[in-house]
Amino acid sequence: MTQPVNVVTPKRALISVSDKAGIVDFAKALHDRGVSLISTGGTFKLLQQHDIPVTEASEVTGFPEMMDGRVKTLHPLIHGGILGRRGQDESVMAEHNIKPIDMVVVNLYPFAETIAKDDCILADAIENIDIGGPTMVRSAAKNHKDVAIVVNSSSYEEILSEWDTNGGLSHATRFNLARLAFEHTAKYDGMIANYFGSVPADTAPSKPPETRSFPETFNSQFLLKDTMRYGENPHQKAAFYIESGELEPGISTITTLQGKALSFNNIADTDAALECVKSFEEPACVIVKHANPCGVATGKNLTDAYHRALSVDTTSAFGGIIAFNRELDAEAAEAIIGKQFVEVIIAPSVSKAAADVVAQKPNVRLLACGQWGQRIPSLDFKRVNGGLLVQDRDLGMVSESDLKVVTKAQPSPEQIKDLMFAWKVAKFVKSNAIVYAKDGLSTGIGAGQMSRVYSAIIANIKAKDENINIAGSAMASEAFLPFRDSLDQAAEMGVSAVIQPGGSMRDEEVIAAADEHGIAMVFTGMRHFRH
Ligand SMILES: NC(=O)c1ncn([C@@H]2O[C@H](COP(=O)(O)O)[C@@H](O)[C@H]2O)c1NC=O
Repeated sequence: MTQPVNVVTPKRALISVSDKAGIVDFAKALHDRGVSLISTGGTFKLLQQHDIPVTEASEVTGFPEMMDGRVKTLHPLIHGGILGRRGQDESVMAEHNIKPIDMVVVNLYPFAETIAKDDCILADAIENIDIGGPTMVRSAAKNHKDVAIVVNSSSYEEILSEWDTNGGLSHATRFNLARLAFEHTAKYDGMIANYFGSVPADTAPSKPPETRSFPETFNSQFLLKDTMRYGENPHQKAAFYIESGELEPGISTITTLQGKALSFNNIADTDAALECVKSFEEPACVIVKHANPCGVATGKNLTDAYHRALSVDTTSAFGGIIAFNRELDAEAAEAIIGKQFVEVIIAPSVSKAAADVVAQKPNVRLLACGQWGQRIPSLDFKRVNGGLLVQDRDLGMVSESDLKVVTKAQPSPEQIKDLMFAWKVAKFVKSNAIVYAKDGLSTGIGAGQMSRVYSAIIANIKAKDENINIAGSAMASEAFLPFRDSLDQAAEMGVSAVIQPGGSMRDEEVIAAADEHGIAMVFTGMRHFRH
């Protein structure tokens, strides 16, 4: 085993933390390892209460903490101790009686939590901008050659374990801690900049900002999850980054249980399949190819849902991505493995027996993402050349009570069910989207055409090619029908009910066409373009 290089054994540590979870045990562990401790007001008191020997920062600096904590550690006797270059600055340190500090344990004022409160006034936001903390974090991270910086309580255990193995912390560990520290301050400053860039300049300090807009500059942090062999095409390099903070179970939370590494396109397609399957309460299966669902079904159980989803487009399902909204069981796994070539299978969880079945095909990527609950609102990004489009994630969904019947024919309860199913699928089909559905099954999908009528024509062709009788199906159009042509196409296939947002200049003409064909049509008032 190779010995770690440049091990530093800290002798003097400064501890100043807002989030005090785990700090007493960590400080005690440092003390037990011979480290003398310095600390600021609240942290100092807590350590003293637990009989841990500690010196207050004000005793080191000769200045009291002042201005309600705005100035505590901003002093050369602190920063000189952190930043002094060992082997170079000793004489100047001795001249000014600066003693080295070789470990800094700091976490910052809770700015994010503060501004997340609806009633947060500007003055509170401002007081929660930590100044001394990030300054120490940056000083220590800059001098990681000789100083260890700890910004996260989740590092405490690992640090102590390495200390006990190596007698201190290696250069590699200090470097990684410094990286974490710079990421931490970058995220922190990004949040502050976003906040200042999003509140009106004339906000009274004693009031919550009246409005919050998109910030003047957009700062966001994403963490590297994986690198891929290539991007959308083999000549493009690619990596997968995930948001920092709380993540909704989905593509960003996957655990790979088996199979080849995920490609760029696998990740995009798996996300599309998973987000679609999340729309259903009943056992459901979504099969995706090239970011579009090619078969969607609910069923008595996952096996039934899978067989039904596959039945509507066996051709496109070849090499597809299959997503479920329940724990994958052995029966469903068996049904897939014996039946088709599949790239990815994903479910909230996978039973041991199902994993054993999929193991027969070691190349199949088997993923579990965790059980989702409430959708978490977040932002959606789209890169354009030289820019970034930012919008709210499309979490809009209509319920039956939102539907407005606009035709003479009224939809039956069964038709309403079919309409709602078709609408849920259409939301995840690239625009222009036309979806036919009956009895919890997508009976025809036309995706991504430049004119809506062609999506309808393609849905018809697909259904015919698969010998599916569309008669009695519902049809969804994710955006309004601009002309009667798509409706006429649907009528030709025997569609009996239509769901669409409404709002076209020619709504009257389209409604008249529906009445002519005896079709029941409902408006949702909500559109789901997906580009
Ligand atoms: N002003 C300073 O010199 C200063 N030095 C450290 N802090 C912060 O004070 C907090 C800890 O305070 P206390 O130990 O009093 O609970 C930490 O989040 C630390 O980042 C400071 N506070 C804010 O800027």
